[in-house]
Amino acid sequence: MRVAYGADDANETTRAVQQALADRDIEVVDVTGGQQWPDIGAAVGKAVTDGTADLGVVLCWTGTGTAIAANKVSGVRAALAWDPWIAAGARRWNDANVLAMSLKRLAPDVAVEVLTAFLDTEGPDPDEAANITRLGTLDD
Ligand SMILES: O=P(O)(O)OC[C@H]1O[C@@H](O)[C@H](O)[C@@H]1O
Repeated sequence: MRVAYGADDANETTRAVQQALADRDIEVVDVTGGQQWPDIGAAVGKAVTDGTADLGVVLCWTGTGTAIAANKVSGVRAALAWDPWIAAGARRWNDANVLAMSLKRLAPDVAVEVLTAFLDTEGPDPDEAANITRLGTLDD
């Protein structure tokens, strides 16, 4: 699996997330490159929609800036999650393809639990197919 990763700051939480990705033998495409949160979110979103990565992970202070930016890319379904149930639900019911987290509010172990739930949950539930299709039409 390949995961596009971007964060607009670095701390114990971002390092824990990067280590967790490395521990899973995931190929990480790091788009950060000194960019600010709007371009980081957009770059992760584009990496997912152009097939460079299967899923994306973004972190910023709140998680919201990178989530909003990623969601500007057509085909991105970025979800801000702060616990594993939210992350799993975003995959299962919303077919989220980008996980956004706050690097300021999530402790390192919690961020890794959220990431793990996101990566380990297959998406989406077949019962949600109509809703996911409907979501795609809202871009038009
Ligand atoms: O003041 P800057 O660094 O532009 O933004 C701070 C935070 O504002 C939010 O959208 C992001 O979470 C970002 O990390």
